[in-house]
Amino acid sequence: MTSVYTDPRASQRFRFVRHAYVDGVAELAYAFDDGPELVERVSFPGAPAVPAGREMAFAAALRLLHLVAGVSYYKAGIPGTLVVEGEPLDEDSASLADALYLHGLAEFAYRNRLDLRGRVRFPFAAKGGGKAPAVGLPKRSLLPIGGGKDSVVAVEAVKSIGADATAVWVGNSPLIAACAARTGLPTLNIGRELAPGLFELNRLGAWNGHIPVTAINSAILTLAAILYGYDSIVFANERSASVATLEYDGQEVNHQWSKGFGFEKTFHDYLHSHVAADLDYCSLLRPWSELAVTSAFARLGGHYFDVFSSCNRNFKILGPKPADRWCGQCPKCHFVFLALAPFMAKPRLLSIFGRNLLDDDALAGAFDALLEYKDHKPFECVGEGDEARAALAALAERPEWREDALVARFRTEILPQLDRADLALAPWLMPGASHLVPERLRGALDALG
Ligand SMILES: CC(=O)N[C@H]1[C@@H](OP(=O)(O)OP(=O)(O)OC[C@H]2O[C@@H](n3ccc(=O)[nH]c3=O)[C@H](O)[C@@H]2O)O[C@H](CO)[C@@H](O)[C@@H]1O[C@H](C)C(=O)N[C@@H](C)C(=O)N[C@@H](CCC(=O)O)C(=O)O
Ligand SMILES: Nc1ncnc2c1ncn2[C@@H]1O[C@H](COP(=O)(O)OP(=O)(O)OP(=O)(O)O)[C@@H](O)[C@H]1O
Repeated sequence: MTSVYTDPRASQRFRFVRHAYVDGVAELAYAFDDGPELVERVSFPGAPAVPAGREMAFAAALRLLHLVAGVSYYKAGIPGTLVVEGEPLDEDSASLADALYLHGLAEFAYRNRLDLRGRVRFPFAAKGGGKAPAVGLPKRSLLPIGGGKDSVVAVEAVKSIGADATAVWVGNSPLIAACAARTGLPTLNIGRELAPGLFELNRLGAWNGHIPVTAINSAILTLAAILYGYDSIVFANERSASVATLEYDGQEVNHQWSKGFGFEKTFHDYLHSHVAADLDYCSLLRPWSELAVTSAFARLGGHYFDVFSSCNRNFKILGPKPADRWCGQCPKCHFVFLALAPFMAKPRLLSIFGRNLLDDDALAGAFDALLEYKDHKPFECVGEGDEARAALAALAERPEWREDALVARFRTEILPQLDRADLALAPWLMPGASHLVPERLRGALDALG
């Protein structure tokens, strides 16, 4: 093994070297060729020991996390050969990883003009199938908190049925911590430290770009569920997250791929077959569009208005964060402003954002992209173009909004080109059919209707 990092783009192999859990810390080690190890650490507060009877489930979950979290490092070099050291993978594990690395890195590949098809192939030595045993997990839920509107809506729905739940988050964001505290639920904060070597590789010119972070958080929370004892991990990923950002060369590119229903179903089934039959993984908001979620947030989220933010610039590990909770310049700020506007009193919305983003001519191009007008949807966590159009069409009818610069522009320039029958708001507020919410939590789904 050498001790000096070199440009990973010249490497031949990406190795999953080892994983371990010691004193409450999961250590995940990777390497390119025979280069220095890249070690990511995930810390579980209270350093819990693995409970008796859950050892196999824990080992399977740790192995899963090692596979999933490797995506941050693999992307730095994308060599043609993947090597999983130690016990070989079975077909199901290889297939989950193939899908994650191909689709979860689709935006990364598209923006770097790379093609990962045929390149990502995890080796396996055994057939898949089977069913993991139940391990007696207590009937309580982990509710991940992201600092924004979605998790707030899910939390309030679960609280409304009095289910036993803990607000959990990964990483050290003070903004998320403030939101979690505001839920009034017990809280759990899991530490995550990327391998410092990744930043060194970035300085050496590594490939860089977007990764499927929800998959990584999901695998971390799987370990937490086994360690602390929870029978369900309940995300707040809406229906709109399953819709691709764009299509390119016959391939869908979805910025939010690991928030989509395809990933949810694959991960849910994998937990039941390989980790624990009594561990559920779902998204409570899956039946709902972004507009249905913003409408619910306007209704249920009042006591979070002064702490929440959906602006992802707050969540950077490196570099400066915005001076205010809402930078007002990114697609996420623009979309959330637009999606809340039909459901919230205008002065209230302006006080949250500090200004009126729909009255700023300079943002015309940014809002056009949200509408998928002259451009594709931005690479961000934003809703469908059609729902953005429905929201603006609703504002175009409201006296308090219709003269604002971008609403007026929509009325005169864009609206005449659209079919008004496609612009109704009401259909966006109806639930879709697909979800994996377990029986015990179904009442929370009803609370959102
Ligand atoms: C906060 C954010 O949006 N970051 C994205 C940004 O990264 P940037 O370089 O500006 O700053 P850092 O986040 O500090 O990242 C530093 C480097 O580390 C890499 N990295 C980070 C986390 C990780 O888990 N693995 C990593 O390899 C990162 O690539 C940087 O080199 O731009 C990056 C490139 O496009 C994005 O990858 C960063 O996104 C973060 C991983 C992140 O947490 N983003 C979420 C806010 C996010 O985008 N969520 C999506 C969900 C997508 C999904 O499928 O899960 C969403 O809400 O739609
Ligand atoms: N640091 C984190 N730790 C744990 N879960 C997270 C973290 N960041 C996001 N999540 C979860 O991932 C899912 C998607 O995140 P997303 O950013 O869409 O949600 P949000 O922050 O609640 O809402 P918004 O869309 O307004 O940003 C949510 O269930 C959220 O709770």
